[in-house]
Amino acid sequence: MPVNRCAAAARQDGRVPASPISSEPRDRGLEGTELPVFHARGLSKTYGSGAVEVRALREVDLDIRRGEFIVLLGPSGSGKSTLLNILGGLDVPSAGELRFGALDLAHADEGQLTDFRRRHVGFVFQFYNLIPSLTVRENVALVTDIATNPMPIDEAVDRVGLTPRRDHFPAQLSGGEQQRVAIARAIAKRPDVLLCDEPTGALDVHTGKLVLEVIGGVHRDTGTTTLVITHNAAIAAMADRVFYMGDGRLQRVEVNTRKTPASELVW
Ligand SMILES: Nc1ncnc2c1ncn2[C@@H]1O[C@H](COP(=O)(O)OP(=O)(O)OP(=O)(O)O)[C@@H](O)[C@H]1O
Repeated sequence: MPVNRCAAAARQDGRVPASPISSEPRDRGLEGTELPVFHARGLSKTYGSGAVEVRALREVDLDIRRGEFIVLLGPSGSGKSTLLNILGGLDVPSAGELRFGALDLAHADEGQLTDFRRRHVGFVFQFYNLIPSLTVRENVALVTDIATNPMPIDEAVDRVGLTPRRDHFPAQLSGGEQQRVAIARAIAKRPDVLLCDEPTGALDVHTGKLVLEVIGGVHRDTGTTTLVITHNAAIAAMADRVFYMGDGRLQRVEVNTRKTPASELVW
């Protein structure tokens, strides 16, 4: 279940205390580095305490390189959304190291996390979170208005194949089209990473495939580092690497020697 758990709420969960990093420049990120996009060691997240303690992530180690397409698979409750939310700066770990390029995300304060999300991360969730009273273009403009180096709105809308529908309202669009608007909105700020939490979860097979084709096409054309959570193991064939989560752990990583385009996936 994709849930936007905000950093403020996470503060109650015994997170790593603030460090001197907060006095460093606000955004060191990836610029001028060959560092992995994400580097995590011993990444752990515990919700609650005592009898209601839930260990959602247990000592996850990972490195994700620039331009990779990663699919995250695992049973319900295995920690996929928790991991994605922490990588995206929506939540903070309770323990362990996490860096985005040179930026220490495990010790970032709320201002740094907001800045990180705004500059570097595009999110796509199962439910599209569009503003019903705004058109397709206007929904995308919400992001481009505050981004530092956005794509032209019409380019973002075109990349998801919605140019003919750009002046329509969400209620005039199908679920798949609304998800494509959400993708346009996520990529319009030219994020370094695109994080997708069950982007096809609310869609039928045919529509879900079209949405995956859009995500795969954006990845191919822009090289944006992309992580996709799914319950559909068939989607794993699209990935460079597949992360298998279980019981809060990253249990297995598989490398695909040959990637299958979304249009050729067999569901
Ligand atoms: N805010 C929270 N407070 C307490 N427990 C939480 C919270 N968020 C997640 N959890 C718990 O952490 C564990 C991992 O949840 P998470 O949502 O990351 O799993 P998931 O693999 O994404 O599951 P799904 O596939 O069902 O979305 C679960 O046991 C869940 O109940």
